[in-house]
Amino acid sequence: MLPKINFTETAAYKYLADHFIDINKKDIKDLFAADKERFAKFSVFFEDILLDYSKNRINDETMALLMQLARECKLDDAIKAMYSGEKINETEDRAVLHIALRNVSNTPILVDGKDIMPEINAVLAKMEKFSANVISGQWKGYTGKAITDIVNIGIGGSDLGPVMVTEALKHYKNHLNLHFVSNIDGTHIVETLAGLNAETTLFLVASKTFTTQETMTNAHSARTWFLHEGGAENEIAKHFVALSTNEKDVAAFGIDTENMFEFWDWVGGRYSLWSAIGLSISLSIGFDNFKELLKGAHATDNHFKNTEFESNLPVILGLLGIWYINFYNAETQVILPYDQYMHRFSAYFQQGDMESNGKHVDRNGNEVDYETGPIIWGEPGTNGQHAFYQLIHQGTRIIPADFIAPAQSLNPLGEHHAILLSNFFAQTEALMNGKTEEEVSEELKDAGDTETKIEELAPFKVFEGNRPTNSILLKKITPYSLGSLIAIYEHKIFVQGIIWNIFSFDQWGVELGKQLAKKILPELENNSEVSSHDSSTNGLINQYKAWR
Ligand SMILES: O=P(O)(O)OC[C@H]1O[C@@](O)(CO)[C@@H](O)[C@@H]1O
Repeated sequence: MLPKINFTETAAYKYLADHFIDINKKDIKDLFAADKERFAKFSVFFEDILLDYSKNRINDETMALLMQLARECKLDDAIKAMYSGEKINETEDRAVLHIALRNVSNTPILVDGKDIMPEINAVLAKMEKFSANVISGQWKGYTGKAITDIVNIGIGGSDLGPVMVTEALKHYKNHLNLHFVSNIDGTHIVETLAGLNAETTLFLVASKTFTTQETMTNAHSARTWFLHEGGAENEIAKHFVALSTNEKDVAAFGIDTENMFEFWDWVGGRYSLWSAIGLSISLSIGFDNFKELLKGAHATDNHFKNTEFESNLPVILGLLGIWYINFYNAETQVILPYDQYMHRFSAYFQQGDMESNGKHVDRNGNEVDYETGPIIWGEPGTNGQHAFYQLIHQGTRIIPADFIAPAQSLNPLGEHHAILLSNFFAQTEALMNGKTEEEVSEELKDAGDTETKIEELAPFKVFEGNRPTNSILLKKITPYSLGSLIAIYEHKIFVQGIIWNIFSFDQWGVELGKQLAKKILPELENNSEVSSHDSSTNGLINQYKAWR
C-alpha cells in the first residue's frame, strides 16, 4: 500500500510555508550574481541529457527542504512499491507496471506471485516478427500486395503516445505511411481513408478495453469501408489486427485473436506506448528502434529507482512543480520543445499529467485542501514565441516553463539550428533577467525618444523577470534519448502524485461525460422535442434537431 501522508502536515512543508517570504527575498538574477557556481550547483546530467534548473526561484535551503518533504512523504517507499508490483492503483486493485514493459534487463517482476516478464517478452517477440513481416512486404493483403499504409484506430493513451513518438522519430521512419484516426467526428476517418487503397492498408484497432465508443465505431466504419472497397469477410484477418487486453471482444469484432497483440490491466492507457499499443511505432521506425526507445526508458527507470533524490531528475522536476503549484499558486505548467518533430510532446503529457493528477480526493478518500495537478500546455519553439510568450513574459501569472532542445539537429541546414538554439537560450535568460524601467528608458533615450515619450512608454516595456524555467538539453533526439525523456516526465508525475497523496493511476473523472452521452444518443435518433434535461441541454438538443 502507498503511504497516506498529508504533505501539508510535514515539518518541511510547514517550514517552507512559514518562512516563504525570507526564502524568497532575492530575485533569481541576484542569486546568480551572488554565486558564480549557481549553474554548476543546480544542474544535473542523466547520460546525454542535461537538466539545468538554476533559473528557478530556489536556493540551497529551498532544495534541501523540498528533498526533506519528499522523504517525509516516504517517496522512496512509494517507488519501491510501484517497482515491486504492489497494487498501488488501489481503487482499481491493480499494479502499475509500465516499467516492466521496458525492463530490458529482464529482472523478474511479480504480479500475484507470477513473473510477468515471459509474457511481456512473448508479445515483444510477436511485435518484432509482425513488424518485420509487414515492413519487408512478406505480409500480403487480400490481393497479394504488400502493405503500404498503416491506420492506427485508437484514442487517448491508445493514440497520443503512438502519434507523439512516430512524429518525434519521423527521421528514423521507413517507407510505411502511418495514419491515426481517433476522433468520433466522421471527418477524421473519412479524411484519413480518402485516397487509401484497401488492398494495401492495414488497420490496428488499439484499445485497452476494446469498448471505447469512439474506437469501436471507427473500427466498424473501417471494416465497412474495407468490405465496400472490395475486401471480403474472410480477408479481414489480413487487414485488421487488435491491440488490447480484451480477447473476448476482439474475437466478437471478427479479428482473429492470432492477430491480437495483448497487454495487461496493470498497464495504464496513458502509460501504454511501451506495450502492444506501440505496434504502430515499431512498424514506423522498425522494431530495433522501438527496442532502443524501451532501453532509454529503462535507463531512466534505473536512474529514478537508484539515484539519490538530490541528483534524481524526476524527483527534482517533481519537487520544483510542487514548489510553484503549492507555494506560488501556479496553475499551469508549460512544456516548450524547441524541436519541430516534438510538436505533440506537450499534448501527450496533457493526458499523462492531467489524467493522472487531476484529482480532488486524497488516498484516504478525503477532499484535499490544497492544489494538485497543473494544467499542462505548450507548443514547439520558436512558434510559441509568436503566440503566447507575451503572457509568459508580461502577464500577471507565474507560469513555470520547461524548455527542451537537442544540441544536434536531425536536419542541419545553414544556420537554422543556431537560430533556433539562440532563441532557446535567450528566452530563459529574458524570463529570468527581465528588463528594468531604467534599462527601458536608456534604450528609448538611445533611440532618440523625447523625455515625455519615454515617460509614457516605459511602463509598457518593462519586463519584471524572475520568471522560473527549467532547461533540458539533449545531445540529440534518438529513440533512446526520447525514451529516457518520456520516462523522466512519467516519473515526475508519479513523484507529484505521491506527495499530493492522490491516486495517479485511475481515471474515474472520464466516466460521467461518457455515461450522459450514452443517455443522450438515443434521444437524437428521432425528431421529437426533448425535455428530459435542464433548459440549456434541452434547448441545444432541440436546436440541433431543427437545424440538422
Ligand atoms: O485504450 P482504451 O481502452 O480504448 O481507452 C482509451 C482512453 O480512454 C480513457 O479516457 C479511459 O476511458 C483513457 O484513459 C484511455 O487512454
